[in-house]
Amino acid sequence: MSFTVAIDGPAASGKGTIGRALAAHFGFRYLDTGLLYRAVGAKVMAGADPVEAARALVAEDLEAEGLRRPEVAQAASRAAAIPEVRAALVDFQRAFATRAGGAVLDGRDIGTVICPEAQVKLFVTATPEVRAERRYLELVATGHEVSRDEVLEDVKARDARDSARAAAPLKPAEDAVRLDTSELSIDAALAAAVAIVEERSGSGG
Ligand SMILES: Nc1ncnc2c1ncn2[C@@H]1O[C@H](COP(=O)(O)OP(=O)(O)O)[C@@H](O)[C@H]1O
Ligand SMILES: Nc1ccn([C@@H]2O[C@H](COP(=O)(O)OP(=O)(O)O)[C@@H](O)[C@H]2O)c(=O)n1
Repeated sequence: MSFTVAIDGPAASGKGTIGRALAAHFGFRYLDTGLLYRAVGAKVMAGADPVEAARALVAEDLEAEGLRRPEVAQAASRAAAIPEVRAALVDFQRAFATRAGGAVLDGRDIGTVICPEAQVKLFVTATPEVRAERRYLELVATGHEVSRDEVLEDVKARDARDSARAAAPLKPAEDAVRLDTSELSIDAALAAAVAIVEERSGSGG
């Protein structure tokens, strides 16, 4: 039987950090679905049609250079509002989620659209300022030349667009557990997430 953990939330809220660590802790596979949209965004920036780019996406595209850049994130968010782009990426995500063994997927619509049957749904948040500061530090540490203002703008603009779109908008599933990491260390956030998964899976002590 497959066991799925769905993690959604706004930009740089800590979804990937929690998702990766949960997967390592429980021995599950992990998929950062934002990378699919970032890969489409990068192709659009290079001149491709967004729908054709999404339909033609292959695994190597997820390893392309520069997918973490704020410009690519913006292009991803614009492409992600197009229903045909989203539709082209559904089968891959569902197949990943439902193979035998456990899976953790993070994104914007995992608990609402991709895996509405997921056993555990987390909606990870933090204030925009906290998220932007964390992403700024991460981008600078990985050699990107960005300003704090630019990163805060990116975070706010994407959250607004991702929440307002008609197609699979960013929003918590009704049965999602909310986790605000604004005042939590990474270790504390992870401990809270592990406890939620253990409770839902019945594997906890
Ligand atoms: N609770 C936390 N406290 C401090 N930094 C965090 C916390 N959670 C995540 N981070 C850092 O914030 C940045 C964004 O986290 P990430 O997991 O990539 O977010 P998302 O996947 O939601 O975009 C990363 O540099 C990560 O190390
Ligand atoms: N499941 C998903 C994942 C990402 N996305 C889009 O892709 C963009 C980049 O996602 P991401 O998860 O890599 O962004 P961060 O939270 O890491 O900044 C988002 O702003 C969304 O527009 C989406 O629409 N649905």
